[in-house]
Amino acid sequence: MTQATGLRVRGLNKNFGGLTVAQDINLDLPPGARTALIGPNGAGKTTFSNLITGILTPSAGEITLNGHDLRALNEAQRVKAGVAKTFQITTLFRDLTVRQNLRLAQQERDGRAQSWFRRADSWPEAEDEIDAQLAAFRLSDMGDKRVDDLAYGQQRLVEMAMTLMLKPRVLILDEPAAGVPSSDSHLITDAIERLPDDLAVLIIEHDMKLVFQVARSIVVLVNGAILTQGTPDEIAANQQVRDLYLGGHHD
Ligand SMILES: Nc1ncnc2c1ncn2[C@@H]1O[C@H](COP(=O)(O)OP(=O)(O)OP(=O)(O)O)[C@@H](O)[C@H]1O
Repeated sequence: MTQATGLRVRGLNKNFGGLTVAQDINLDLPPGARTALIGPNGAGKTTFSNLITGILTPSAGEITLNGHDLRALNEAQRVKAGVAKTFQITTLFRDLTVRQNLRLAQQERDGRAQSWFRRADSWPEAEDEIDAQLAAFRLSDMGDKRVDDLAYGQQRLVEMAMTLMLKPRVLILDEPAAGVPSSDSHLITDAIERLPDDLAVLIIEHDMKLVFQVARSIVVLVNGAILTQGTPDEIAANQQVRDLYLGGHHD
C-alpha cells in the first residue's frame, strides 16, 4: 500500500529561454498541510502552481503524490489523481444555480456526464453529497440561487465548494480572497479553516492578513527560488522577509 506522504516536490526547475523562473524548489505538502506561498510580483508563484497542476512542464525535477510520479500526467489526469486548483469565477456557470454548478463538478468527477442511463435510485445519494458540501461552505440557503445573484465573496465559496466535489487530496487556492470586499473576507478565511483535516492546502496569496490567519507554514519565493520557509512566527521575525516586504512590495 502506498503511504500517504502527500505532494513532494524535489529539485524543480523551469526555464523560459534564458530566464529561470523556478530554481531548485523542494517542497512537501503532507495531508493536513496549510501552507502559504508568498513572494513579490513575478517571484514565480503562478509558475510553480502551473508546474504542479500540469499546465507547464518542468525543465527538471520531481513531483510525486503519495509516491506516484505526476510528471507524465496532463492537467485532467492530475485532477483525477487528486491535485486540484480552484475553479475560477470565470468558469462558473453563472445562469445556473449553486446546486447545479456543484452537480456538474460531481458529474465531471464521476465521469457521469454521458451516463444518462444511470439508475435513478442512485441519485438521492448524489444529492445528499451536494447538500453536505453546501452545508460545509455555509451555502445551504443559497443552493437554489443563480450564481450571478450571489455576492462576489459567496461566488468564491462556490468555486471552492465545486473544487471540493472533485475530492482532491491537494488543493491549490490561488488568491482566494482577491476581489472580495474586506467586509466579506471572513467568509473566505472561515471556509479555509473548515476545509477537511486531511486535505493538503497550498494558498497563493498577497494578502498577508489572510496568510497569517490561515497558514501553519509559509514559503517565501523570490526570483523563482525559495528564500526561506517556516512557521508564521518564524517568517514574521525573519529580517530578510521584512526587508523584502517593507522594501517596496505593498498590496
Ligand atoms: N510563458 C512565459 N514565458 C516567459 N516568461 C514567463 C512566462 N510565464 C511567466 N513568465 C515569467 O516568469 C516570472 C514569474 O512569473 P509568475 O507569474 O509565476 O510570478 P508570480 O509570483 O505569480 O507573480 P504575481 O504575484 O504577479 O502573480 C516572471 O518574470 C514572468 O514574466
